[in-house]
Amino acid sequence: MRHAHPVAVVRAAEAAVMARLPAGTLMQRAAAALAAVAGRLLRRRVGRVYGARVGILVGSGDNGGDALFAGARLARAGARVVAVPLGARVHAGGRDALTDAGGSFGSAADLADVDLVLDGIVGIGGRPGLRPEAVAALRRVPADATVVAVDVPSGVDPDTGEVCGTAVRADVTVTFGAFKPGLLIDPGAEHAGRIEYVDIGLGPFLPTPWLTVLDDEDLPARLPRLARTADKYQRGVLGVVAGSPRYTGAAVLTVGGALRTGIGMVRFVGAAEPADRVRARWPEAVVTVLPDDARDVAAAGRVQAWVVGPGLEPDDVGHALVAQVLAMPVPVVVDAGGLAVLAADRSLLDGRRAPTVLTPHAGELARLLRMPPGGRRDIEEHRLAFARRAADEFGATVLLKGTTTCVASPSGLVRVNPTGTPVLATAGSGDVLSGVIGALLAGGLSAFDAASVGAYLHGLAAQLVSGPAGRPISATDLWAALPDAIPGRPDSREW
Ligand SMILES: NC(=O)C1=CN([C@@H]2O[C@H](COP(=O)(O)OP(=O)(O)OC[C@H]3O[C@@H](n4cnc5c(N)ncnc54)[C@H](O)[C@@H]3O)[C@@H](O)[C@H]2O)[C@H](O)CC1
Ligand SMILES: [K+]
Repeated sequence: MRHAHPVAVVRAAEAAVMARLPAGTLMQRAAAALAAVAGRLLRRRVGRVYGARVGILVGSGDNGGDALFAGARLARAGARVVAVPLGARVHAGGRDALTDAGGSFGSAADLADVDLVLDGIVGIGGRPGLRPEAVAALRRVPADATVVAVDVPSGVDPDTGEVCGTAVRADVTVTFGAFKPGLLIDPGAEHAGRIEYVDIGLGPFLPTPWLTVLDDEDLPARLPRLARTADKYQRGVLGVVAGSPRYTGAAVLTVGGALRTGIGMVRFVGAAEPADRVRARWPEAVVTVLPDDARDVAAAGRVQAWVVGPGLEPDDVGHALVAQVLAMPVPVVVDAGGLAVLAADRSLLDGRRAPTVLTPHAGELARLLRMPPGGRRDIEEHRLAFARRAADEFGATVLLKGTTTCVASPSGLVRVNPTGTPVLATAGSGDVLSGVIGALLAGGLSAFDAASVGAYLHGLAAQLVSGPAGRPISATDLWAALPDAIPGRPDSREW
């Protein structure tokens, strides 16, 4: 599992380590690793370091210092290194090291033919927005040069991933001591390119992280256990309240998402029209048709978790359905029309003790939070902060969908999903996701694990079916791919 720490935490750990080490040790560790990555990229690009042309964009802080010391190492290996100072001063030790190693200082015009650029404009000490001279220098970087960001791409807010104006777009970001949240969340993640993490010894001084990213190897232990003796009820039963005469497909998609994730049973509860469609497509689902007034959802039978909302209309019937489901003492996923009902009547969450997962996109969250017009954009630009705020305000796990899906728990933890792909931006894909999360909840996962593992599997399924070329997919394609996205579970080996 990867984890990230905000700047204030990194600074504190850095101070603790530096107090125990000779001055400059951390910068030398950072510079050595940075030079090694740059050297590798140069060998791949031009076959060697000797004679390769390297430009360095140098701001006035220690980020520039890292870049200058790395440049000195490359110059000693024979690279032709030119540094372009962009601030009022440059790191004195770094400046001397570079010139001693045979590197030079020049102007932005000297960047015209470089093979590789080190972006040492600003790191974790940057204020939002790059200064005009930095923006002008970036324009002189050849379009085909390899760009290596030092610690963070300059212009990206390291704590949030926000970009204000121009920011460096890196091929590789070499980050020191800890991942910064802004490297993992768009738009920052997109600007960072591939991330190379360098351990400079901060580990023992970093607290338990609140922001994590699941990796493939984290999944098996986090999936529901499939005990040898389990019957379908012990494995988990999910109730699905979805679809309306107008949106029948959502019901079919949600049930399919749950079934293909692996579950003991799905009970579908809804109006006659979606119920018929569900029965026809998924004979394995147990279907209950509700009367027109939508009374008595609970009579459908016992379940371990519910999904409510995909394809529901936020009318009186929709309200009655959401109210009944949220009144039950089991975990609930609320999506789509269910979120619209909640936005109009937040009191439906009052008194709820069982876990709740809300799965809004930015527009839905803006309505839930009752934000003024423009709220959606605000959320898209500050995804991390809004996901955490909503989780806190609703006392629910909030999965904020979007270019980097963020899952926030009411206790302040966040998982950023690494498997998202733009091919998932297609109608019905969210309905499948709510079924996946519902199945994991019914299988006994915590709300935070169910939402974050669900998002991971959903993204992975999309990647599997769309392939490396990113072939277009539709939501129903996810059904077939989901079982392949789910890794073997360690507890199932006895089979
Ligand atoms: N964290 C660690 O353990 C280590 C960090 N290292 C590197 O040091 C930087 C942080 O250095 P710092 O001097 O504190 O700040 P910066 O260099 O990021 O920037 C401050 C510098 O830049 C000027 N400035 C601020 N904002 C802007 C802007 N928008 N445009 C232009 N210039 C700006 C400001 O005036 C300051 O002078 C960290 O990222 C690592 O790269 C260590 O070397 C290793 C240990
Ligand atoms: K930088």
